[in-house]
Amino acid sequence: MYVFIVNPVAGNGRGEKIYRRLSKTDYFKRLDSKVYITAFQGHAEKIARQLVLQAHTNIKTIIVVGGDGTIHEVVNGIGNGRIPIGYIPGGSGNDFGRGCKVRGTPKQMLRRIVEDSDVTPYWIGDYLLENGEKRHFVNSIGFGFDAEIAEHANQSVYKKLLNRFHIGKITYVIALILVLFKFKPFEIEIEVDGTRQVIKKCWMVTIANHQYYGGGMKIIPTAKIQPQRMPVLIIQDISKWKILGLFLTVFTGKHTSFKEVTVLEAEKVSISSTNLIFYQVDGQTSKCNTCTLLKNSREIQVLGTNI
Ligand SMILES: Nc1ncnc2c1ncn2[C@@H]1O[C@H](COP(=O)(O)OP(=O)(O)OP(=O)(O)O)[C@@H](O)[C@H]1O
Repeated sequence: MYVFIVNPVAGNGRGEKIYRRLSKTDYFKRLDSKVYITAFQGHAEKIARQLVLQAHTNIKTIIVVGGDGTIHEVVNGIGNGRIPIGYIPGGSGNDFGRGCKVRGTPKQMLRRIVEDSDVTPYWIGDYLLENGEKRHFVNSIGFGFDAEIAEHANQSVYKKLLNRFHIGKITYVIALILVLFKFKPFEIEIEVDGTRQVIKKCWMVTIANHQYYGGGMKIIPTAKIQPQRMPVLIIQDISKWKILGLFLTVFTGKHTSFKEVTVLEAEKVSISSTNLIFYQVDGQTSKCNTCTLLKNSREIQVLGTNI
């Protein structure tokens, strides 16, 4: 049986529209399927967790129709369960789809998920917060500037408006410019594979499981889907004008040649700050003082990719 988890509000209604069209196709009607429409924030995670408990009921694949926030919830809900997932982008950013090279119309994507004979292994990351909470990140986790951009975008009216006109991609560009005016660099201590350093004027630290982020920016161009090691990007001690220039080049991935940008690879990263700092995980934001990051040792299984 194919289980669909549909976020109707993803992409300002795009998730629902895609599902509605898909459900009218003969291909969909022939599938043995069950559909869950999420009704509130966190619902996709709850559904996925329950599905793992019913795994004996012959669930072939969980097919997610939504954005990065929905896929984040589903992956966290599945946890160590071994149910493969398929993804049909229906959000505004959809970076998971880009990272997994999911292509075509929703109908073509569905067909590929169902008929794919090879599962793609995908290594997610784990993050552990000071309150003991341990969760997974699917695309990326970022601290500082990028998180404040995501926070601004998520709280904004323009995100909805731009999504309505199918130009949701530029949401983060607008948020970036608005956050830039008020952002203040912060001090953090970062430990990368046992080596500690203090960064006095940190702008951001981002760890990614693939290169895409913020609706198509190539935040760490060298990042690839891989086990064990995580690419880490640090931006420090940079002027506001220069960071604007840096983000103009982020779509092409040329920003890593700026001297204020460091890209590392690590197995374990810990960050701590005496002040609360914003972090974004797969586009959803919160605040923390400390966080430890590792790759999850078990891969999730993704169907319908073009990797
Ligand atoms: N019925 C609902 N009402 C309100 N919020 C919901 C509902 N169902 C799911 N959500 C929440 O919607 C949020 C946004 O979902 P999602 O991130 O998938 O879409 P998006 O923000 O448009 O896309 P992207 O993250 O790719 O930019 C998630 O935090 C999810 O928990």
